[in-house]
Amino acid sequence: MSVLIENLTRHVAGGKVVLDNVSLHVPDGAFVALVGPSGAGKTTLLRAIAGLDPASSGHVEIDGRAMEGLPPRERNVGFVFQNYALFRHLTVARNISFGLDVRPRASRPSRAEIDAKVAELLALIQLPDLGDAYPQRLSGGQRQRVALARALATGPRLLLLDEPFGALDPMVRRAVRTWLRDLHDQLGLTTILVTHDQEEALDVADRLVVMQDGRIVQDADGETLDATPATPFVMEFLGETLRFPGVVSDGLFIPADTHVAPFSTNVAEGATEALIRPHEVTLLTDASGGTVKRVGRRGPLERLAVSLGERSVEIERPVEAPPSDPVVLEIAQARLFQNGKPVVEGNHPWSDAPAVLADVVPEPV
Ligand SMILES: Nc1ncnc2c1ncn2[C@@H]1O[C@H](COP(=O)(O)OP(=O)(O)OP(=O)(O)O)[C@@H](O)[C@H]1O
Repeated sequence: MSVLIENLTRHVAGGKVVLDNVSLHVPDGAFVALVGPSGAGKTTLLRAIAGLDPASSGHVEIDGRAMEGLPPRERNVGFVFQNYALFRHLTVARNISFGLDVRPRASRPSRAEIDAKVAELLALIQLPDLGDAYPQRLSGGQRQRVALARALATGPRLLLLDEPFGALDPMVRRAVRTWLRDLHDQLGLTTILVTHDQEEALDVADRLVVMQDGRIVQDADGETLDATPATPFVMEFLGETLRFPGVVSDGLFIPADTHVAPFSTNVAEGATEALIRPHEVTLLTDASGGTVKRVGRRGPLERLAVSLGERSVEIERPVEAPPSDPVVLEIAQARLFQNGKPVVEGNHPWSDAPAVLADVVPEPV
């Protein structure tokens, strides 16, 4: 089921805008993650799609059908929330069939049909023998799978998930999300997942919709977000980032920090900021450089603190022989921003840049 959102705005009491002219298209079969800091409007957007909260203006379509005025139960969506508690007094099977059991008699399937559906869903969530168990007996991961089965019982093709794995420990969380992605593919669902965890989003979704202050700031796959983030915020939100202020002059980015090598670029002259991931920085031995020391290790990567005079930054690289002073940082892979906007003209200036020009490394001051 496809979802089309056009110019959706929601004001709440006091005039605060919690969704600000949001437009989004989720094609049939897509798996999209809504990410962003707390208060960005992710839950509000999900609830607007489900029909749980009215929008102040704008338009929502599911599968080409306008949703205005349609109550949640008529939207044919399944949703699971973080604290989606199972009913303690009902067995797993009755928890799963709840949405069918409460239907009016005329539209309710027969008992045999409901039991067959429950058996099918128990098999799907890989808990075939736990239908008669009560929720207290289940682990957190098992409960979450039951909550998903419950959401799927009424046969929705659109699944809305709001931090469904928040309460799970990291190992179980990873297993459940892999399972969820398989389930999405197997059932041909369309899934919109809200998560705080960008790693989770990158792992499981085809596309990430990054929200900030009620707006969508970027909507792209992980690779595009990493290569061409729309704002410094997007780059920082998606992972550890080093920021180097500087200026572009005569086709060179000249960093403000000492011990950072300039690099060539074709972007316009003027104040420019270079943002880069710690593992993309390389070190050049140079007499004008700063000191470096190993400060930690993360799996196959080591962390090195490099002194830039006024400040020190930490970079990552594969574990190698101990670095020797003095070093200069080479940051030609950085993404460049001017006035908070990315400066990408046609191709990416950083990937086109020739190797750092060692001969233009400024003399230490
Ligand atoms: N009914 C409401 N009345 C007042 N403020 C609201 C209402 N609903 C949402 N908000 C506010 O709107 C903003 C967005 O909330 P929302 O829950 O959508 O954010 P979120 O991105 O899902 O955050 P989190 O990741 O913390 O769940 C928040 O500042 C929240 O306090």
